[in-house]
Amino acid sequence: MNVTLTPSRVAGTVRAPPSKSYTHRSILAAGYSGEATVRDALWSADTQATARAVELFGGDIDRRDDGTLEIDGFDGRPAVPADVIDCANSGTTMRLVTAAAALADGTTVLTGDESLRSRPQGPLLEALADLGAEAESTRRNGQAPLVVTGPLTGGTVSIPGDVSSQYITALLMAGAVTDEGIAIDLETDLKSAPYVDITLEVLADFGVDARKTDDGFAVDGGQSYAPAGGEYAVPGDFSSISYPLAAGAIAAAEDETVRIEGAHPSAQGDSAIVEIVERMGADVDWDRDTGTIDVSGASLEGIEVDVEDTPDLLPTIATLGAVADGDTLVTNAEHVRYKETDRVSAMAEELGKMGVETTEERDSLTIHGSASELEGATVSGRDDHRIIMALALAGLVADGETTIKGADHVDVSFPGFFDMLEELGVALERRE
Ligand SMILES: O=C(O)C1=C[C@@H](OP(=O)(O)O)[C@@H](O)[C@H](O)C1
Ligand SMILES: C=C(OP(=O)(O)O)C(=O)O
Repeated sequence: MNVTLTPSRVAGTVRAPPSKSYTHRSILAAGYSGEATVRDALWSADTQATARAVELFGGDIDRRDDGTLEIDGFDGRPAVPADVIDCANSGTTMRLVTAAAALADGTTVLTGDESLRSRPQGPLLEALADLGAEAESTRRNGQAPLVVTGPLTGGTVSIPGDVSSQYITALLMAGAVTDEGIAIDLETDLKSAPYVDITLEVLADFGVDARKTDDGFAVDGGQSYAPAGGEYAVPGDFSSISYPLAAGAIAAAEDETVRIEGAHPSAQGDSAIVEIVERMGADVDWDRDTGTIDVSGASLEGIEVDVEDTPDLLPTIATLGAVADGDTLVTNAEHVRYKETDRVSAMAEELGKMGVETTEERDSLTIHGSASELEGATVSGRDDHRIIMALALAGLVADGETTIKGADHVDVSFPGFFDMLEELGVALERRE
């Protein structure tokens, strides 16, 4: 599907979709349990990949009409899957499920789409091998397809912290049901650290004790997963909230408001987007008790933003920077290159088609902004949900039409994204 947007003013009230990160973890945690109910789960292409994996490990997932998931788990012992696990486009699924597969008494094969088959898995495979499993890339290049043979007993392992925090999450979630537990020593500083905080929060909510240590993280073995009262509720997603928030900041009139509901505080580092748009000059009010954010339009100024903890915000910040006056410098961005696409280059190149000048370094992106220079263009969504959504924001204020090719990939994290834009008053057309 291609989507064409024309310049639009936005206003109105929208609801944040449920968090993708919390949904992945709670579906897998429910899989590790005897049984559990997950309410308000995100049902997107990525979270369905995790659900499929839980079923292949012997779990059963029943999705009710209201979106609630009733999950019969595999009770700490994944069965050997009867088929290859297709993780589709989802890095989180591949990392978390690879460690779960290492608990099974047999061999699991994991694969994914072309993008996922180019992302780094090597440090996790080495860690699992150090812990007693066999874990290999079929092409011996650290990328999927992966072949994992368990069971793993546990122990102490060291791993780099600057490639993906998902390796740590994967080891902590699996470690809780090993015999010996797992202690993780970080070889380098941890990037995307708040995502491990999310993991610790979900583990605690499922009655599993895991902790930070002087050298990294640790989880004792022999634990059981069970949420209090048998139920777990997923909070709203701040990476997804970044899009309506940025839309309001760049395309709401000064006397109009975009209201976002479902924005309750949690461990998500991406809630930093509220402070970022505020620092750029937008008029923002976040009522943490009611979980409501109000934003009105204003002229924005370029700022410096460190995305070490918040890699998924880079595309949104790049568009905000393109609209702001002056330079926006995004630092600590190297790990943003290891996502569905190299998002640093993708945003530089696609915004470039819209007349935006950028300066790209390995670890940073400077956007030389100016709203008056944004021109509508035909751009590629790069088969990457966040690139598509960030470019759609640019289309709200560009001069003339903006067409985004391959826009259906928003279903990875935000299936209702274009419906939400329409609810806010955006004029757009979908073409198959
Ligand atoms: O654990 C998670 O839910 C995620 C961790 C982050 O990845 P890295 O840890 O690989 O940076 C983030 O970019 C991804 O969208 C979701
Ligand atoms: C990078 C992302 O997810 P994943 O790593 O799960 O593919 C994302 O949602 O932006």
